[in-house]
Amino acid sequence: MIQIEGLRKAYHSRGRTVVAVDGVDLEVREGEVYGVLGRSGAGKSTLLRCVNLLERPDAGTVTVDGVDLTALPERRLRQHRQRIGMIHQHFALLSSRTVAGNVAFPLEVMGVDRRERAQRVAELLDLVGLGDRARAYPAQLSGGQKQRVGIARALAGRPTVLLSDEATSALDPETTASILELLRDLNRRLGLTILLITHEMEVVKRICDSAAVLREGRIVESGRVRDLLTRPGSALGQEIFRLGPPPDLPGTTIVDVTLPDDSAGRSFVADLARRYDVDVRILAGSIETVADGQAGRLRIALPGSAEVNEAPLRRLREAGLAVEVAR
Ligand SMILES: Nc1ncnc2c1ncn2[C@@H]1O[C@H](COP(=O)(O)OP(=O)(O)OP(=O)(O)O)[C@@H](O)[C@H]1O
Repeated sequence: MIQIEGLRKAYHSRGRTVVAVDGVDLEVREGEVYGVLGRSGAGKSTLLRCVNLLERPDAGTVTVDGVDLTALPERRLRQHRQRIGMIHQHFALLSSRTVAGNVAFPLEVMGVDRRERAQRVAELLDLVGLGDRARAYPAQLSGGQKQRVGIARALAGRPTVLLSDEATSALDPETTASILELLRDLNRRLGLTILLITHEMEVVKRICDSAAVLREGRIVESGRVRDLLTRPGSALGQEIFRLGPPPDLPGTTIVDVTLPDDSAGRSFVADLARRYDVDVRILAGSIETVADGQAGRLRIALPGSAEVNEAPLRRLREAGLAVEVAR
């Protein structure tokens, strides 16, 4: 649905050049929720703004729904942008317009007639659970409600793609959860493809099917969240399951075992203890709900060196568990 190839964008100011996006390739499949995770300054906003060409990249292509946007003249680009909705961290609502007026705004720009507009606005407000606040003004709404208006407005042109620029960063945890749930629901019900940028791991954990980690303008890892969690050395896996640095326990092998979303791996501690007659010590663990399923990581200590423990480690790997010797 979205293909980004070789994307590069640099800014020049006061004699300095900052390469904000430095050769990014990314593929977002139709109907998925894709999260780009990164710290402040990593280049997330620039990357997102290059997807609908609010920002012109210096190099690379952005293809959305089969159309290379970078090759389009301005007028056709404007048409295509209507197929891409966008929501913002600070909602970007017009304070002088009512909720209904804000949602109607893009429809007015598109030239939709008054009757159809009213009907569409009512539908959109129902969709985001604000059917009873049509006449309110933004100042009378909570942050979560404002973002719901932002979402309704973004969906006015029936986009196939929704871009989300830190949509929940200004919200408290409970409101964040309800907005993420709404986005997930819209993704499923409308088949909407969502590309979001965030610095919050919680967002990736809760709704993303796939994710990329962006650092200094470059993607350091990307893929389906479920696969990344079990990939050895994954930055995302380490962030989600925060086990910390392994302790110094001389004469033991410390192993981090990632449990995928099935119960097969769950009884491995008892299995190892029985089969190899070893004392398995559990040092730390974390089980999280990720991408709608449960996944976890357990840190265990086995007596003896890694060579001595070759057979138990092999057994774990053969059981389909991702195993990393931490120390
Ligand atoms: N218009 C601009 N002019 C000059 N430098 C810019 C501009 N926009 C962004 N930058 C620089 O590009 C780099 C990436 O910024 P960007 O806003 O894309 O990162 P980000 O990951 O979205 O960070 P944040 O979450 O803080 O917004 C930063 O070093 C930033 O200072």
